[in-house]
Amino acid sequence: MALAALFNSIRVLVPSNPHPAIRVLTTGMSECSRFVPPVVVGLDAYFLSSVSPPNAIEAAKRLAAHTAVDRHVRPEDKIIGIGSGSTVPYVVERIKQQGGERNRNRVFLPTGFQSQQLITQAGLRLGDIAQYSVLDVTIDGADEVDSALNCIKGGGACQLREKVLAEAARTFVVVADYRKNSAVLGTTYTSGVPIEVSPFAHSSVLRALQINLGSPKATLRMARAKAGPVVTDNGNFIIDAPFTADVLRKPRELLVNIKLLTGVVEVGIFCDVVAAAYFGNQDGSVSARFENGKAEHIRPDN
Ligand SMILES: O=C[C@H](O)[C@H](O)[C@H](O)COP(=O)(O)O
Repeated sequence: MALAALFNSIRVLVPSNPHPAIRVLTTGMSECSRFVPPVVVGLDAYFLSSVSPPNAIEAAKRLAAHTAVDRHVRPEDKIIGIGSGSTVPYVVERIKQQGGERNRNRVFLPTGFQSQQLITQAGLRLGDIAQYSVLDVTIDGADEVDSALNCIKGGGACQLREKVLAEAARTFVVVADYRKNSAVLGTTYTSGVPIEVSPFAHSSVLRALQINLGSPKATLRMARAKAGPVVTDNGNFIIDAPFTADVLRKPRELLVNIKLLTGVVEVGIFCDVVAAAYFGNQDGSVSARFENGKAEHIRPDN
């Protein structure tokens, strides 16, 4: 018990890109769970009040997350999807700030191990997607968003469950910092399209991506603090497949082509599912873009 408490305390202190000496403590956790939540681990009241964004990027993430929650997590919303990544802890933080009364009759569905921890450690009620086919709203991070609100997701290997919760939601909202706000996918997120594959098929999918689909640099994602490949929350592998800007200008076409490869479980390209995207800016403003093509520049009061 004492050891578990110590482990939890240390995890709170681990930044998203921890020193190797600290990172070793997270060895054995899935890739998704390496998004160490800066809030709500253990004594949530303490941590919620003591979160201080370490830099401008964290401040931008938090601004985007808080603005999105304020606008899209309404009192009448009861079934809420919580995504994955380093921006999502600020989503949970803001939802928690809506108060116990509003959250009492709500159920929160996670997209992976990390968000499951965020939900339970915030004292919110955890549900399972198997119990709910429709969600009121899902809020998630993104690796990059283009001008038509197509996204690359899966930098943390969570795209399968994320897509299920995105598509099941009446409203799907993404939150990110200014670096993710692009005209064309692949502009700032250059690691490639994350593709979840069955381990049995990884070699044939890799070859098909390299030879047939024009991604010669497609590679199996290797773990950083474990020998061997990253293993997703679903027990699968991840391939990162970079494509040229010309190919990424037609994300739906690319999504379909990749998805047709035998052994592909899910592709980290999200098309026609985002209702609104919020990007925190360095100057303390938020840029919002909506599915109807409208955009808004928001200056939060606080
Ligand atoms: O698999 C991970 C997810 O798609 C994340 O939502 C995405 O990688 C963005 O994460 P972050 O908010 O840390 O940039």
